[in-house]
Amino acid sequence: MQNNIERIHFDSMNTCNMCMMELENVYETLVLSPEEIDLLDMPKRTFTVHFPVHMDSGETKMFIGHRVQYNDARGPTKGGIRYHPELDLDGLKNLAFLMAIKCALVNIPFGGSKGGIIVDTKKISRGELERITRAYVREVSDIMGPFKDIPAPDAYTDERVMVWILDEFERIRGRHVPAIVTGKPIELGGSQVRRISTALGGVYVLEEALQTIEQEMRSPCVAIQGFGNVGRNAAKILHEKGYRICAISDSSGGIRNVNGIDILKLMEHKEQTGSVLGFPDTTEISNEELLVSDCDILIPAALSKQIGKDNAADIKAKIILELANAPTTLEASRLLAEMGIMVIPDILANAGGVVVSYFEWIQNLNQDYWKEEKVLERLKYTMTTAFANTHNICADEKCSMRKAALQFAVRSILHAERLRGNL
Ligand SMILES: NC(=O)c1ccc[n+]([C@@H]2O[C@H](COP(=O)([O-])OP(=O)(O)OC[C@H]3O[C@@H](n4cnc5c(N)ncnc54)[C@H](O)[C@@H]3O)[C@@H](O)[C@H]2O)c1
Repeated sequence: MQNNIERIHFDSMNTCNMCMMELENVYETLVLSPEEIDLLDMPKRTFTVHFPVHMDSGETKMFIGHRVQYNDARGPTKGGIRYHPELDLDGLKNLAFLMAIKCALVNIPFGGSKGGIIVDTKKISRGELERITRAYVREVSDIMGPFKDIPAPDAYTDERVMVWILDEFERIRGRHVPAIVTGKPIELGGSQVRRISTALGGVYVLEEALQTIEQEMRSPCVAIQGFGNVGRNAAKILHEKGYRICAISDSSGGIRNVNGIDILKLMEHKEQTGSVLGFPDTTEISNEELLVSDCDILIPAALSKQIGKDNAADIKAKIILELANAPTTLEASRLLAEMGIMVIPDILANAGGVVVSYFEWIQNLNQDYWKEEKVLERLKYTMTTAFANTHNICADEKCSMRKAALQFAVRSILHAERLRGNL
C-alpha cells in the first residue's frame, strides 16, 4: 500500500487484499484519497447462503453458495456464477472487483459482481445439478434482478444452467423476466455473436494494437495457449482473417508449424481425437515451449499465472493478448513492460463477453432482437473505443496498458460515486 496513504477505516476481515494489490499497481499515476481507498477496498454487499438439496441417493445434502456485489455506482451489478469445489469468498471478491473494472473500462452501464456454489460438477448427476441451481436461485432471488444484479455463465456453468436460473427466477416472480440473466440460448432471448464474443472482442483490440506499433508485421506469426471456447474461436477468427497460427496447445500439449496450422482441419482433428496432438505436418512442443516460442503475437487463452518471473525474460512475442484471466503475474507484467512488449491486459482483451452480455440485456428489456451485423458493429465500436481510451493514457503517462486500463476504470467508478454524492 502507498506509504503516504492514510486509512480512515480498515477492516481486516472484509478488505479485499487482492483488489488492493491491483490498485497498488496504479498508485504511481493515480493518487487516491483515503476516502476513495476506503470506498474501493471492500465489496458493497456480500451474501452467503446455506441450503439443502435432495440427492439421487435419497439423502439430503447441505450446499454453500456466495454472491459478491462489489460496486454498483455505474449500474446494476453484473458477473458470472461459477461452480467449483474450492470456491472461496476472497477469490470471488477479487473477481467481482475486476468485473466492476472491466465494465467501467468498456463503458457499459454495469457494476461488478461474482458468485457461485461450492460443488464439484464432475461428481453429481444432471438432475442434482439442476436441483442445486434452482435451490441457489431461491436463496438469492431477492438480491437478483434486471436492475439489481444480473448473473452470467462462468467456470463450470453454461447455457443450460442459465436457463434453469431464468426459469426458477420467473417462477418466483410469476412473470417473464428475460433480462434477469445473460448467456441464454437464442431461442430464450440470447444474443447473436455471444458464443464467440470474448474471442472476437480480443481480435478487435489486437487489430487496433497492430496499427499502433512502430514495427510493421507482415503475416504475423501467432502462438495460442488453449483450444477451448476462447482459444479455439480466437484461432478460427484469426485464421479466417489470414493470420498464420504457428503454434497452439491444449491440456495435452502443443503443436507447431511455422508456415501456419489449418485451424478448421485442427478443429475436426480435436473433435475426433480429443487433443491437438498428432495433427499432420506439425511438431510437438510442450506448453512451456509454446509460451517462449518464436512468434509475433502470443495469446494465453487457458489458465492464470502462465507467464511469471521464470519465463517472462524468454518471451519473444512483441504483443501479448491476454484472453485468459490473469495469465501474467504482477512481477512478470513489470518485466514485460521493461522489455518493451505490449501486453493487452485481460480486463480489456477479454471484455467482449460482457459487452455482448450487455447487448443481450438491452435486447431483453426492449423485446427487440438485433441482427448479427448490428451486434458485430456495436461490439467493434465498444472494444476499439476502449482500446483508444487506454492507449491514449499509455501515450500521455508513458505507462503500461494494464496501468492505463485500471486507471481509466477506477477514475470512471469514482466519478460515478462523486456524481451520486457518495464522495
Ligand atoms: N469463455 C469466456 O467467455 C471467457 C470470458 C472471459 C475470460 N475467459 C477466460 O479465458 C480462459 C479460457 O476460458 P474458456 O472458456 O476457453 O475455457 P475452456 O474450458 O473452454 O478451455 C480451456 C482450454 O485450456 C486448455 N488447457 C487446460 N490446461 C492447459 C495447459 N496447462 N496448457 C494449455 N492449455 C490448457 C484446455 O485443454 C482447453 O482447451 C479462462 O482463463 C477464462 O477465465 C473466458
